[in-house]
Amino acid sequence: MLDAAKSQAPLVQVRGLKMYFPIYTGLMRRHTGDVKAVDGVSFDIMPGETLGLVGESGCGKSTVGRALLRLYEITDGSVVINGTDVASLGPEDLRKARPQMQMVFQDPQASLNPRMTLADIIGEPLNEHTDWNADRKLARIYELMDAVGLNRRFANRFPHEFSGGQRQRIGIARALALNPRFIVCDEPIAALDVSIQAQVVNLLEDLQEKLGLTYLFISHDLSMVRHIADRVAVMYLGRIAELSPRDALYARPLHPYAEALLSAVPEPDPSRAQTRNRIVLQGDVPSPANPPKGCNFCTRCPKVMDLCRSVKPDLVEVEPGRMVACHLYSSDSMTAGSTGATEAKERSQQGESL
Ligand SMILES: Nc1ncnc2c1ncn2[C@@H]1O[C@H](COP(=O)(O)OP(=O)(O)OP(=O)(O)O)[C@@H](O)[C@H]1O
Repeated sequence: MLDAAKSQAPLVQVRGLKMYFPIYTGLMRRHTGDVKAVDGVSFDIMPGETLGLVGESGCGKSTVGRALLRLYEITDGSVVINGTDVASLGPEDLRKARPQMQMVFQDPQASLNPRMTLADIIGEPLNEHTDWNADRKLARIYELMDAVGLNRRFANRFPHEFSGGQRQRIGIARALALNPRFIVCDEPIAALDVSIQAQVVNLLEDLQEKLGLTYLFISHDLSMVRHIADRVAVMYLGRIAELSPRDALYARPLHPYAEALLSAVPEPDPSRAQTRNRIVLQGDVPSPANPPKGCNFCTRCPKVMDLCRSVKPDLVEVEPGRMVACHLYSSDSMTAGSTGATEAKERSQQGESL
């Protein structure tokens, strides 16, 4: 993260974000329920910061990213990006706000029009949002190609003539065309060969440093997130379970779900590898159309308490900079004298893993 950013106001502020997809059934297509893909998510991202967003498939990561950029009509909550509440913008204001916020998609093949040349693809946002003449546009296209490491000779080639890594570079150049401040990177390396994943991540990091970009980096690759993110939000069934600085989270996850998820990550330090036990969760993730009444993780949590089955925990700061949504850390369960809560508090104070 840029040092100057640490004292600034957040570039992205998300509060109580909900994104429900309606379920219609029967011949009359009656509205019978909702898929609660995102169900009350709040976080900030500081300028120049990378927030990693991790969690199992279907937990709502992509929906958060898309809702932030208003690719969906948000069900509830606020999303303020660079001072603009994007959740409430009308169509014209939204169009004007678009250059500020862009997305890099998972599948570069699917997100590039096969009938357009590389120059047309990268220049498309310039056509939509500027009235520049052809020379000025071409100069900008070349500048962007240089920035992402694509040879200018390739400007008139088509997407199928490029490798997966090069196609992702085209997607990144297009996302950068209008000088955005905030980019949602939605699994940007998942479709690439392992050998090129690091190159694309390094490119994203270089561009961040040069251009002062702010990223939401969505990924199920916990090792890559460990490499790129400053802080990491762990999602489970539409909600954030834990949001912590990267090093603190990987060294000592506080939420039982974060602990289980991270127990599967290979430990790069061999001296610590022996101390980490793999935690295998029992049962399946409940349907987001019918989440549990209490904590969303209560049906699978190895440390579940009575309170967890009836009350949803809020995301609260339990240590400086560490936010956790778990009754093990809430004052309610502490005053109830629960053994689990007391144990959690003691261990947390001793700096141990739960
Ligand atoms: N347009 C939609 N209509 C209905 N349900 C949807 C829609 N988009 C997503 N969902 C549902 O919302 C939930 C969250 O999906 P989402 O794609 O955000 O998860 P994810 O964590 O990004 O998963 P993955 O890592 O597999 O991409 C899933 O249950 C999914 O089926």
